[in-house]
Amino acid sequence: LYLRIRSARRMEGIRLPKCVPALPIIGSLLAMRGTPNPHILFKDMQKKYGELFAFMMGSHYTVIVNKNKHAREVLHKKGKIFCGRPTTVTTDILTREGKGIAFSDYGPAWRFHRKLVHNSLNMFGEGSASLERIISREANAMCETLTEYQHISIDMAPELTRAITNVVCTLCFNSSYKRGDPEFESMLKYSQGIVDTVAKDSLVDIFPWLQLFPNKDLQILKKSVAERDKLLNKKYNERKTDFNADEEKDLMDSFLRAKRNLENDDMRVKEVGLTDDHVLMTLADIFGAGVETTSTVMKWMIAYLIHYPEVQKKIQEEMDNNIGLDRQPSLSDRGRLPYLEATIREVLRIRPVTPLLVPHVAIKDSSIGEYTIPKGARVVINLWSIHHDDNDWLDPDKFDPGRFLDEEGQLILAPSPSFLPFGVGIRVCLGEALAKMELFLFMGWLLQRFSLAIPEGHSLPDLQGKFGVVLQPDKFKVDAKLRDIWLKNQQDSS
Ligand code: HEM
Repeated sequence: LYLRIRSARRMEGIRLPKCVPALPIIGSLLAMRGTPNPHILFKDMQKKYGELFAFMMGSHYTVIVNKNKHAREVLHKKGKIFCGRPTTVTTDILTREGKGIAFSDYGPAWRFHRKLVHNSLNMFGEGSASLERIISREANAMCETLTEYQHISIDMAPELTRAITNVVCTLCFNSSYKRGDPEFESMLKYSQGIVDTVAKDSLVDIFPWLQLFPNKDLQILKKSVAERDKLLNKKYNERKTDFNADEEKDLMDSFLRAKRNLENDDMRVKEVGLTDDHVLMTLADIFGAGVETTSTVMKWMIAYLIHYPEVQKKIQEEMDNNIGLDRQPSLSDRGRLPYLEATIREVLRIRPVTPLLVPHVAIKDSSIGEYTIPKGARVVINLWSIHHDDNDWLDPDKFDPGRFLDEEGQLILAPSPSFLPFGVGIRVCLGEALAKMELFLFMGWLLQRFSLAIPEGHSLPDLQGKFGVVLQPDKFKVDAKLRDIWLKNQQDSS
């Protein structure tokens, strides 16, 4: 790739993106010195290098996209060209060499697994165990636990994660966890180990040879992945023994059925990746992509509601007026709660949990805007720049749910085209619909009953975030107290 770029530079009529100065071996990394937040650095670099520029991640030629028009060209218009994924040391450990969906390269196995999961998620929408029922059951359990804790200040993160984990567990394995379950505790621990160490542009991903040397992060990652695999293997083996082909309860059954359908077609099994290894990695992927993202958005939302009590109050007024206190919110209330919906969107905008999306790779020579992009180039979409672009958003750093509402207070689906929290195109998030349902129901149930505030003597949660495979807020404690109006209603009705 490097030689092709060098010769392209000399060719007439070819215009490559301006490249951040690079040295042999380390590439442009000096420019990243001392910054924990590459998304912010890349946004600022536009001033010097233009809205689309190249950055050498070690020896990897990487194009950084900061504008919505270019992002849509990459993801949508030329989605079939920019649909590859890079291989990196940490994601290879996580996915047994690129199996699963999110970090898997474009090809028949990716397509087959994506389609199978998509169909399986749809099945829940119509089937008897509807997604709404599963989510509401977990929202209820979460509210009961928080009621027990209402007189002490707590870190809500484990409860949020447990609720979301249980939804994903039900979809994958038809099982869920009670509070304090040791298996759940170990899951929390290994997930954190993975989040802390995978795909955060760590040096070993840029210089793979560094894995030859002792490396603390890699050790944590390998240990976390081994724990994850032990648990997945146990669940998978149990299911294989009592699999019933007439009953499709969850994603695991969908895979076992697909395997059975292709039992005598070794060629096809190989082509679409239906070995046990592949199936396990896709299940792991749904966990990885489905839990950390959604629970992190909820953490951000709570952090913002504590900073902006007036927004919290407005959501609660909207709920009191449109739903009341005698029943819980349901998905059919979405049209009745535009301010809640707008607040969720504003959180997704101002703190995108994947500020650099997942990197894409050009699988053919192509172009973005007037620039030539060679095959093999990595393309990073800087969602942070797009969601904070002051040409597209008025006062983009301001938290303002009202920007998603029209004059009548009704929801505007896309007040600006520069809103892509789930990506777009053939690699668009597979769980977008599910995540939106979860965010609406969990936040709705929570705010109907509780008011959230910062405990006395504590400082407000930090809103900058820690960059990694997701952009996470720092831990913070909350006083989650049942609302007076909720308590009164309960007393009146008992
Ligand atoms: C609020 C929560 C979520 C957000 C903000 C989010 C966002 C994203 C984004 C930005 C991408 C990358 C798109 C790209 O590479 O162009 C992605 C990919 C993906 N997401 Fe989500 N996601 C969320 C929840 C979920 C859930 C609940 C699931 C599964 C149940 C899920 C499954 C996936 C998968 C499998 C991919 C990889 C798609 C592919 O490479 O083909 N996500 N998500």
